[in-house]
Amino acid sequence: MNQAAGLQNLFSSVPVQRDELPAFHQAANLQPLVRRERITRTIAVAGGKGGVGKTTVAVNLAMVMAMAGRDVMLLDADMGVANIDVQLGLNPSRHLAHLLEGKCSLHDLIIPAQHGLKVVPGGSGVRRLAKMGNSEHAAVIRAFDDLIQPPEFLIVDTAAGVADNVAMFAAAADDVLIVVCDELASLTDAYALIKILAHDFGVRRFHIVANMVRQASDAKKLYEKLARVCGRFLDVALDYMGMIPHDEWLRQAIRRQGAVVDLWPSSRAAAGFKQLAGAVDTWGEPAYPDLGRIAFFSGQNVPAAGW
Ligand SMILES: Nc1ncnc2c1ncn2[C@@H]1O[C@H](COP(=O)(O)OP(=O)(O)OP(=O)(O)O)[C@@H](O)[C@H]1O
Repeated sequence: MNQAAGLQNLFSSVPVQRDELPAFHQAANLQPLVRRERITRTIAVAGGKGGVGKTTVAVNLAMVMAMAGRDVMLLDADMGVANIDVQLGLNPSRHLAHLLEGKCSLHDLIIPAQHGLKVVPGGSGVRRLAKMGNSEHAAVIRAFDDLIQPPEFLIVDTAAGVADNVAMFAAAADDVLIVVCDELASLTDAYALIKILAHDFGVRRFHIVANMVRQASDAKKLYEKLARVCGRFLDVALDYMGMIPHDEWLRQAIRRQGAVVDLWPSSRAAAGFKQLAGAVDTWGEPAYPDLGRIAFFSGQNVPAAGW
């Protein structure tokens, strides 16, 4: 099987278009009580600690999904030190600060990357972005309501730490993917972030991926440690998403300003990202933690007329 066909097979489900939804639901024998339908699935990639591989996971997950034909947008929400544009060799002329200053719309910020992936650059070395307050975070999140063509997936790369901006972006997503690596600080910081998201934002489900590990058994042990402590002290559900092995090709990919899944698709890291993307595709409906929260694409939460 060639590479392209292999990737296509990863995602067997055909994206459903907005105007096909009623027919799709009839065919799927859904009950008329289904009142809400969301078109875009939003996944926040977070981790607490810096350097665990959040950006690496966000970029490669988004890219491998785009390579499989999915309509994916990647938001760089690592405010003030955003670097996805550099990592992918892009050259944006505008970023989120221009949006906040009313100088452009979100649509104007979107730049095309490889394989049809769309990137919203975050901006780096910009004081305003580094000092954004909650109302500005909310304004960025709400700007997605106005997108005329919402993507099928929005992947959000969040900053390190547990500050309000990280929590707000993570809580505004449908799913939170937590990246951990084999360091005590990674586990303690991931726990701290999960606790804040659970207590203060009502997020109850977390997907966990182990990065930079040597083998699957190490990844599983990391997950189990985190699951044990969360199970003891928090009312949350954790979901093991697998591992991304430590792989020098990832650093090479950054030097070449590309994604490893694109440049070295047969590397061990690329295999991990393909598995991760396949696992994402099996997720059920989002949990919709709290209808009152600030959420990406909240404008899509409209009752489905006539159902
Ligand atoms: N699986 C891996 N194997 C080898 N190197 C990796 C792996 N994952 C990430 N790295 C490297 O680790 C470094 C940190 O990764 P990355 O920038 O993705 O982390 P981050 O959590 O987003 O950091 P920050 O919090 O500073 O934004 C990068 O040099 C990246 O290439």
